[in-house]
Amino acid sequence: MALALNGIAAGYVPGVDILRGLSLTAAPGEIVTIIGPNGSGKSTSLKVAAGYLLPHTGTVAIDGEAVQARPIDQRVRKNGIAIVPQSNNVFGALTVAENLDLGGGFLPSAERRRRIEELIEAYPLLGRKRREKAYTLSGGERQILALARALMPSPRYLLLDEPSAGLSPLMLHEVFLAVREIVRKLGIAVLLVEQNAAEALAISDRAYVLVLGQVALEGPAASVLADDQVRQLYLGGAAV
Ligand SMILES: Nc1ncnc2c1ncn2[C@@H]1O[C@H](COP(=O)(O)OP(=O)(O)OP(=O)(O)O)[C@@H](O)[C@H]1O
Repeated sequence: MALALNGIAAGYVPGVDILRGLSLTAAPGEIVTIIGPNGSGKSTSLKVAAGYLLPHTGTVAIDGEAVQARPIDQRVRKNGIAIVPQSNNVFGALTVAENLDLGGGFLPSAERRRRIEELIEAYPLLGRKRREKAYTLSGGERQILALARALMPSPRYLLLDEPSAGLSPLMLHEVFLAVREIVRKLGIAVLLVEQNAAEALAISDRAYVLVLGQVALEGPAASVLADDQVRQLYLGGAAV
C-alpha cells in the first residue's frame, strides 16, 4: 500500500522537462516532505501525483495500480487521492459548512452531511464558525478548512502544497499540528511540499530534497534535518 512515483519525467512545455527521473513514495501512516530550492519541481511533483499533470515517462502507482494516465477526478474517486493546492483554496463567499459540502461533491447527500458533522467535531473551530462566510476566517483557519474539505471524501493519500504559505509562525505551528494529528488519527499518507523546511521536517517521518527535478537526498526526516548541506542551503545554517 503506497503512492509511488517512479522515474517521472514531466513538464509544461514540449522538450522542457521540469521533473527528470523523479522517484518517491509515501505510505499510509507517514508524513513525507519534499523540500528544495525555488523552481526545483516540488509543486510539479504533487501535480503529477494528483493527476493535474500527466508525465511523459515513468509511472504513478497507487496501491500497486498504475494510474499515470488517469485524470484527477478519477484518482480522487477511485484511488483515495486528495490535494490541497497552494493558495486560494477555499471559497470566500461560501460558508464554512458549504465549503465542506463542496469537498464531498460526489458523495450521496446523507453521507456528505455525516462527514461534515464528523469533521466539525474533529475541528471545533469549524463548528463554531460553520455558518460564517469563509472570507471572515483568519489565514490559519482557512487553511484548516481547506484541510478538512480535502478530508471530506475520506482520502488515503493527502497532498499538501505549502500549507504554511502566508501564515504567522504561530498559525503555521497550529496547521502542522493539525496535519500530524490527521495522520495519527486516520493513518493516511501525507505528501507535503514546504518552504518552511525546519518546521515541516520536525513533523515528518521521511523527506526528499529535490534539486533540478531530481532527488538529491532522501531519508528519515531527522537525518535530512541534520544534513550539513541541507542546513546551509535551506535552514540558514542553523544548528538543530
Ligand atoms: N503552469 C506552468 N506552466 C509553465 N511552467 C510552469 C508552470 N508551473 C510551474 N512551471 C515552471 O516549472 C518549474 C518548477 O516549478 P514548481 O512550481 O514545481 O517548483 P517549486 O519547487 O514548487 O518552486 P517554489 O518553491 O518556488 O514553489 C519552474 O521553473 C516554473 O516556472
